[in-house]
Amino acid sequence: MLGAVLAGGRSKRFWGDKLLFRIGGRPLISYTLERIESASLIEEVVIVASADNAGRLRSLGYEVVVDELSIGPIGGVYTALGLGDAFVVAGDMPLIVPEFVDLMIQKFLGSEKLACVPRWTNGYLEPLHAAYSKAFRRVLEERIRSGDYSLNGAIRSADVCYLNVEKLPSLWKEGFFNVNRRSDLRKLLERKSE
Ligand SMILES: Nc1nc2c(ncn2[C@@H]2O[C@H](COP(=O)(O)OP(=O)(O)OP(=O)(O)O)[C@@H](O)[C@H]2O)c(=O)[nH]1
Repeated sequence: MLGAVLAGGRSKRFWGDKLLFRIGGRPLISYTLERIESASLIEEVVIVASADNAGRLRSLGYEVVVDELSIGPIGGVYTALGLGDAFVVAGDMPLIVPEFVDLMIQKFLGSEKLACVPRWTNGYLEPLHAAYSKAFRRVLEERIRSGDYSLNGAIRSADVCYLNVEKLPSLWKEGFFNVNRRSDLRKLLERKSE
């Protein structure tokens, strides 16, 4: 399956481009790319970037697909699914666990659903850590056309399957960690050194 790494945000809370911010001598997004690439069921990895970010990201050596919509993560998923079924992850999730990616893809392939999305017991979804079919693109298209840019809303409206993440090993749950603020980098370094 295709691995699509979203890189289209504005990094407002980070005050500067977080995805290319160097940590441990490498851009933050390179950790996400490397980890998703090492999942056994991922055949190819692309970066789905906003037009603003695309040029800078090309130096990383991955195919960069431009998300022309720039309406938030829903536009990134929509663009990714133009290439086929995809496991989509946010570029700012450097602790993503390859074994978890494989588990989600297996669940998705066995389900015949439009998507498979991790869900916490309180109902919170992890839509930027999920497997989507290219058929789900039609659902997204309708929602986008109607002016509704909520990816969670689109997921909840469709025939999808969920994976309860509460019972996963704690190391796997760390995979949902994402960097929003500079203070999150400290948390990242602590977790990496544990
Ligand atoms: N392709 C694409 N990716 C996006 C878009 N908006 C956000 N993303 C990505 O989705 C993920 C989650 O984004 P957010 O944390 O909600 O937003 P952000 O812009 O990264 O950060 P803030 O500006 O601080 O909210 C990140 O990997 C972003 O790069 C978009 O319009 N297109």
